[in-house]
Amino acid sequence: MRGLMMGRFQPFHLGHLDLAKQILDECDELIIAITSSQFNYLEKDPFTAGERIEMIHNSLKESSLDLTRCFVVSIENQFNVATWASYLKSTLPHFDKVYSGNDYVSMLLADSGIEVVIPKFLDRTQFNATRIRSMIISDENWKDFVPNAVYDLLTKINAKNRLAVISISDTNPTKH
Ligand SMILES: Nc1ncnc2c1ncn2[C@@H]1O[C@H](COP(=O)(O)OP(=O)(O)OP(=O)(O)O)[C@@H](O)[C@H]1O
Ligand SMILES: NC(=O)c1ccc[n+]([C@@H]2O[C@H](COP(=O)(O)O)[C@@H](O)[C@H]2O)c1
Repeated sequence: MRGLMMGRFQPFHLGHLDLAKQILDECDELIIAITSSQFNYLEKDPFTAGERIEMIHNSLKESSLDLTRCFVVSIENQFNVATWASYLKSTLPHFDKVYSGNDYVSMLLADSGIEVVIPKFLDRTQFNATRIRSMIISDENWKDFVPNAVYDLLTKINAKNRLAVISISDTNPTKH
């Protein structure tokens, strides 16, 4: 049995790690699919697909999760929403069920005959990537909301500067 979780993971946080553990408890194998892989250096999508793969791989490794049971892959956002589920089936390794608490995603997948499981969430008011991005910019203590491996990577690439520049840049396409 293989379970799939998807998200932009901008950045990957402890709520995401908790979900990965839930799936590994319930399934033999886990696929983590990084969505919107073609977007980066944007306010809601600051990190590249490659950086997000590293965040996730390093986080699973430092938690001593069995990497031989995990796939970490990236997929692009699709213009045609109605064919999104077929795209997932053709692009990802085979999956048996998808873990998602999003009604919109559940509807799209259920309409295509894909089983959806609603996961338990770690307090979403605290563990959400939007909040963590804003804490990084304003220099609040965000270290406790992400795996150490993510903290190390974001510090190494100077995420604070990237987020700050993106949020004020006149050339940022999301500002127009
Ligand atoms: N606190 C959490 N606990 C458990 N799972 C979570 C939590 N937050 C998000 N997830 C799961 O992770 C997946 C990816 O979420 P996503 O990357 O959109 O995270 P997010 O923190 O909500 O991001 P953003 O705030 O940037 O929209 C979602 O399918 C959701 O089910
Ligand atoms: N058209 C598309 O490519 C499309 C459609 C629906 C969801 N998604 C993405 O799939 C992911 C699903 O995660 P959630 O279960 O948290 O909503 C999100 O990152 C969302 O952006 C992409």
